[in-house]
Amino acid sequence: MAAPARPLSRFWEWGRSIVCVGRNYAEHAREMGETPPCRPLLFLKPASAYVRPGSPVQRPYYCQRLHPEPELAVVLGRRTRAVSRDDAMRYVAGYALCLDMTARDAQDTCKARGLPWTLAKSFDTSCPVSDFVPKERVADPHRLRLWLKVNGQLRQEGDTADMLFSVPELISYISEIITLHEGDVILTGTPPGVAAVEEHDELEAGIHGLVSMRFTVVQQRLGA
Ligand SMILES: O=C(O)/C=C/C(=O)CC(=O)C(=O)O
Ligand SMILES: [Mg+2]
Repeated sequence: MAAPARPLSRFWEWGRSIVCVGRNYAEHAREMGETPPCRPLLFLKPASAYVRPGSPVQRPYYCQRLHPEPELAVVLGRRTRAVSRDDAMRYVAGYALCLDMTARDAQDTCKARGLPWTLAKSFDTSCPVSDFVPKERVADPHRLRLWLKVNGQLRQEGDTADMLFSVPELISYISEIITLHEGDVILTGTPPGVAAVEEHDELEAGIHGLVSMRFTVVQQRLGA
């Protein structure tokens, strides 16, 4: 049988939704000066946010403080609408590591003014993405170690066991609000320890024992 024209292993090419969960690690919420949430905090990135190794991550022209947030990405394998927690994992096709690139200064301004986080979270290259990891290679998504190195130095590390809302809880909650489709992705939030990166910095991030990826930061210059 012929291989599908759009293999799910290249889900970032599908133009599908990226649903992001914020403050899903209590310590990260606290380092942001926020109270851990009692229900998942959601925001979106466009599919044009994806960037793959070999291409650079841009610091937007309006950003002075760019934070990479390593996060477990859950890739949906089929249409997912109002599923229960018990059924949720049947809809997962696999996982990836993504960086939720955040223009933190823009986010601070948006928070202070009560504005949406679009400028902070949804710019081009705001979602560096690793290779796809089929679910068969992951016994338990809540027993994974995420890490980020900047210029070879370990910057951030955390365990998915510390997520406030588990993967099935997130899928069930989100799918009551947003119908998810094959190739859609949920970013499950970052562990604590976020910090800024500069132009020419080398980012390396991964899920221990499963996947890793590298990117270089470049400064966006208007008109270039
Ligand atoms: O509460 C804040 O100031 C910032 C929160 C985030 O950026 C949320 C996330 O993206 C996350 O927790 O991963
Ligand atoms: Mg995040």
